[in-house]
Amino acid sequence: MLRRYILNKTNTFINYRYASQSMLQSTIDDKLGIATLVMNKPPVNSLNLEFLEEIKSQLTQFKNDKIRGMILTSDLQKIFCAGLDITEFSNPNPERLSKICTTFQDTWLALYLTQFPTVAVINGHSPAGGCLLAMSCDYRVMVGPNYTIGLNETKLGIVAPKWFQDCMVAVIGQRKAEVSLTTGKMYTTDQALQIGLVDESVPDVDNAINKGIQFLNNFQKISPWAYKMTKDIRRQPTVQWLIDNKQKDLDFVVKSMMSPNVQKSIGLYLQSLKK
Ligand SMILES: CCCCCCCC/C=C\C=C\CC(=O)SCCNC(=O)CCNC(=O)[C@H](O)C(C)(C)COP(=O)(O)OP(=O)(O)OC[C@H]1O[C@@H](n2cnc3c(N)ncnc32)[C@H](O)[C@@H]1OP(=O)(O)O
Repeated sequence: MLRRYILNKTNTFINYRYASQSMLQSTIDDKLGIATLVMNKPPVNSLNLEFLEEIKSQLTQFKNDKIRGMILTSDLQKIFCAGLDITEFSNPNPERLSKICTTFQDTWLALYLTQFPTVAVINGHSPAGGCLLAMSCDYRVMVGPNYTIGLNETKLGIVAPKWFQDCMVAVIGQRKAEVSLTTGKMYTTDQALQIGLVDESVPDVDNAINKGIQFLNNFQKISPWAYKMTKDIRRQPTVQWLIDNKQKDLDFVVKSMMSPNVQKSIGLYLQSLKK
């Protein structure tokens, strides 16, 4: 649906290709140089290993395509992204768990440090890893008023890795992030706007895409080099810990995920979702 809207709107896409397995659809508007990356993994765009690998590889492709901007959004009704695939946490295979963790680290670094500006059009619920994807973009437009966004990891009985937390601090500041993270709070669109977790709230997805394009148009007269250098300087403090501590982060995740207490919490959370 969203895909059709975007295509009708510009009519100028030269490049409309499906990534493998169609979990992701990418389009590039040749005239504006703007790419749209649409997540389409029903029922909730949960991030498993294969989906993360696709996102990472599409970001590399966009880099090679030398696009001037990207909109990240979802083709699903009511869901932007439900975060990591929780079934991957339940009685995990340590080898696969390590691979997911490493792929997620790399996907985040690739998204957080893109050489082109990015906008998340949050057209549905966006908990945990979904919120992280949105926070990693340069700008967030959220459709309201009925969706929610936040880092709710404590509600699952797990700990958001330091880089999730630092990313939130970079967006909403230390104090608000601390309260938000420890309570695992999910914010409505209006609340998210109020605390600065999103930049704009709009009533529908058409408006959201327009706002995203408007934001990206700001960069038409900005040198890509000046943009990228400025972004790197701003974002370097947030990424440096992970770059220096990938193995330590991985060890922490694997160790904590395998602990009986965490497994019990995850089991209960999964059951509550099924209900
Ligand atoms: C694997 C290790 C990787 C290590 C990587 C780094 C380490 C990071 C460490 C921790 C970080 C964690 C970050 C996360 O992202 S944890 C995930 C947190 N996500 C959630 O809490 C979302 C839970 N889901 C919901 O709140 C709702 O489902 C919602 C998204 C609001 C949609 O609601 P609704 O439209 O009512 O749909 P349903 O609830 O009925 O869901 C439909 C089916 O989808 C299943 N589901 C939902 N979310 C997930 C998910 N995140 N993963 C897997 N499956 C999910 C749900 O159970 C329903 O399934 P079924 O139809 O079979 O009942």
